[in-house]
Amino acid sequence: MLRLDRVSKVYRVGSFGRERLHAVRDVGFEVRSGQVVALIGESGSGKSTIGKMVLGLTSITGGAITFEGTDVAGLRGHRAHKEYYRRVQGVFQDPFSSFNPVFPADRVFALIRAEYFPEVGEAEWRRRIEESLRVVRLDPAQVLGKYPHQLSGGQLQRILIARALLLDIRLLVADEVISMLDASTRIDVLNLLADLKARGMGILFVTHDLSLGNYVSDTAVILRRGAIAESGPADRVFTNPLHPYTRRLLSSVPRLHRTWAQADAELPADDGGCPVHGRAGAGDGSATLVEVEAGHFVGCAGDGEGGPCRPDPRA
Ligand SMILES: Nc1ncnc2c1ncn2[C@@H]1O[C@H](COP(=O)(O)OP(=O)(O)OP(=O)(O)O)[C@@H](O)[C@H]1O
Repeated sequence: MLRLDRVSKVYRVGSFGRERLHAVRDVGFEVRSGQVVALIGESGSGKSTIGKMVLGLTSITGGAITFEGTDVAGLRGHRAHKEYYRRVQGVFQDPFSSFNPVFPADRVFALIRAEYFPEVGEAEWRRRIEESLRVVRLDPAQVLGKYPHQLSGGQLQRILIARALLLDIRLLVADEVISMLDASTRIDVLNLLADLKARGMGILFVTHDLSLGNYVSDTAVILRRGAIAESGPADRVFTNPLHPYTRRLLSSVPRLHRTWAQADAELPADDGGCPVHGRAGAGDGSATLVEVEAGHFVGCAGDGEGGPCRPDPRA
């Protein structure tokens, strides 16, 4: 359904945009129907940039993103974008920023109707809204007509997902959708994502939290400095993490019986050495991915020029 092939993004930064920041490097993965792909990495690893490129909110510098055969970078004009957003929608970290505090929260539904369904009558539209709200486990009587400040972050997040469901969406980009929610609401929203997946939706689940990635995802893509450090079936990546960076992320998942210092002491240093070949590499994230078991890929440290790491001359 969604396919990324060697996707890169370079931002121009600094005064007059003279410097370049390589935010995403040669990233490739697929999201299939009824599948959750978790894109996991620490702050600045390039996760949101990938989500924005998939949503056509920022341009691609290299590679290609295709959705059901359509080249996303090639979308031109209002009509083409409108059709794309009928099938692909994003939900973001801060639900409050998606609502205008001056209007009731359900105005987001009216905007969808005006854009996509002007021909649908009042009673039928109301029926569709109520159905979408029930799918996201909200009681229409409790949320319709309420202002954003009268609703919780979790309710607003679910209203945004209900809005997406009014369209015929096939892919949801969920970017840190649970980061701002309290623990019990997080589980509700994660269960909702599992429901949507069961209905055949593809979900790109962007998170910095490896434990949450584990809860819902079929495939895990671990991003480090814009490049894939490790990817594969989520259960393999989480039970058999091979890249030191993945191990570090896993160790930062709080566990009651271990202190942070203990967790850190147990880890091999992430010194840029190659986790595949065990020898020194440039360690700059210019890795080529090596398949270490079926579908499980780990980034070789690379030579800094796009090739595999070189044998350590001292060895
Ligand atoms: N519009 C922009 N212009 C210039 N640099 C940017 C822009 N957006 C992001 N960056 C930079 O690109 C890199 C990747 O940012 P991105 O937001 O994709 O990371 P992230 O993994 O989603 O982090 P976070 O979880 O903090 O949002 C960072 O170094 C960031 O500063």
